[in-house]
Amino acid sequence: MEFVILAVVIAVVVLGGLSGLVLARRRKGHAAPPAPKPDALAPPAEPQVGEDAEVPRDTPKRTVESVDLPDAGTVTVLEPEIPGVPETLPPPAIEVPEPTAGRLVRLRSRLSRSQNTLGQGLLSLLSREHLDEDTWEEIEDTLLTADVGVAPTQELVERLRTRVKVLGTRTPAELRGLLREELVHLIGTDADRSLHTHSHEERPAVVMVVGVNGTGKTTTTGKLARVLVADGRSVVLGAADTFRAAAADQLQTWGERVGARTVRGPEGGDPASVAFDAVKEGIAEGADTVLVDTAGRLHTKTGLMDELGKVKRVVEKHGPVDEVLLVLDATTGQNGLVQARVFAEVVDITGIVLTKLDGTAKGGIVVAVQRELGVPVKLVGLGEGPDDLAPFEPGAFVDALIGE
Ligand SMILES: Nc1nc2c(ncn2[C@@H]2O[C@H](COP(=O)(O)OP(=O)(O)OP(=O)(O)O)[C@@H](O)[C@H]2O)c(=O)[nH]1
Repeated sequence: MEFVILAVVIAVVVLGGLSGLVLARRRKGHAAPPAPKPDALAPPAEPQVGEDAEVPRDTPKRTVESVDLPDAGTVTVLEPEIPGVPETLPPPAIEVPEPTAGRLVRLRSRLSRSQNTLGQGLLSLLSREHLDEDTWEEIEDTLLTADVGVAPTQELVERLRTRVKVLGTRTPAELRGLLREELVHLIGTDADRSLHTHSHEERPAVVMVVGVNGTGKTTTTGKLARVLVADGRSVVLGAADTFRAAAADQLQTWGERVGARTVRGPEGGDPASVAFDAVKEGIAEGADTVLVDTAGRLHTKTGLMDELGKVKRVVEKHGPVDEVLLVLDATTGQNGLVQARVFAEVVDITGIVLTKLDGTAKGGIVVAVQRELGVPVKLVGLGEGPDDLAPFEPGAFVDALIGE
């Protein structure tokens, strides 16, 4: 009996102890979680509410030992980095332009449109067995469509008719030779097509580039600088097209590529004074040639006359202008001839630059524009590439048109 009483007492004591433990644990479970240690390096948090205010259990805690502190002796100050801007700009590389000799031959494939329409068109018509009136009319139409112009077309047809009659039977090679001779004759081989860009004793040669905006005037001035540099000259550029701000930037970029300085003035400033300063700079630098790009607004003819005339007069205080090159867009056809007339009234044009001949089938404009102005085509533009400006050579041009 005593044993039973002892067992009950032990059981009560054990149960009591266990229930006390459970209660204590339950009380602990309801206690507020310990406040998270403030993390000194974390960004200041937005005030949060409810469950959001709790720190997630898996948040890693940084201890003092795990934070790397900079070594006092090795602290470096980082410059703020501006995206896309390199720390130092490399100096622009000076390019070596392609040699100018033989450029037209190298670029002859660019004349493919004129070749198909004018050159091949004429050859196939002349190869017909019977050259009757209708065929001669077709030959005339082909020349007119290619913008050769009425009078030169009639001349050419007349001469061809006579020579074909004399020749009698014709082989393709003979016909090709005949056509080549007559086209070269029409374009003319006597004219002086050289550019007067050699310096004088104490001053550089001065070349003014004139033409309507959009004809490729600024581009041509830049390409011409490359032509001259390729031929060993030193060049200064004058951005006298102060009418369009971007034109001066465009010209300067062209110049920088070949190491030529560009003289420019404020936007809307006096073009004549920029041109004057450019020549002054050319004299100071001992440059061979100064190229002056001018503005070409045609909508006020009187304004244009006044401005261009003034630029020329002011530049001539340093000495005569050596070349006035008129830039014409070959794709504009008759419109180009009208422009040519207007410019010729303002300044004495000494040479024509026909641009965009790569984009037209109307290569005959070379003949028409020379006749219109009585001055030779000296350069032709055959593409948008920097070295796509070629000295004009009648023989190479005709060969490109009719194929060799
Ligand atoms: N296909 C082709 N494009 C050319 C040629 N010459 C110039 N261009 C293009 O013609 C466009 C007009 O050239 P610009 O030099 O800006 O014309 P601009 O006459 O100076 O005009 P402004 O600067 O407004 O006075 C440019 O996109 C040139 O790349 C060429 O021979 N062939």
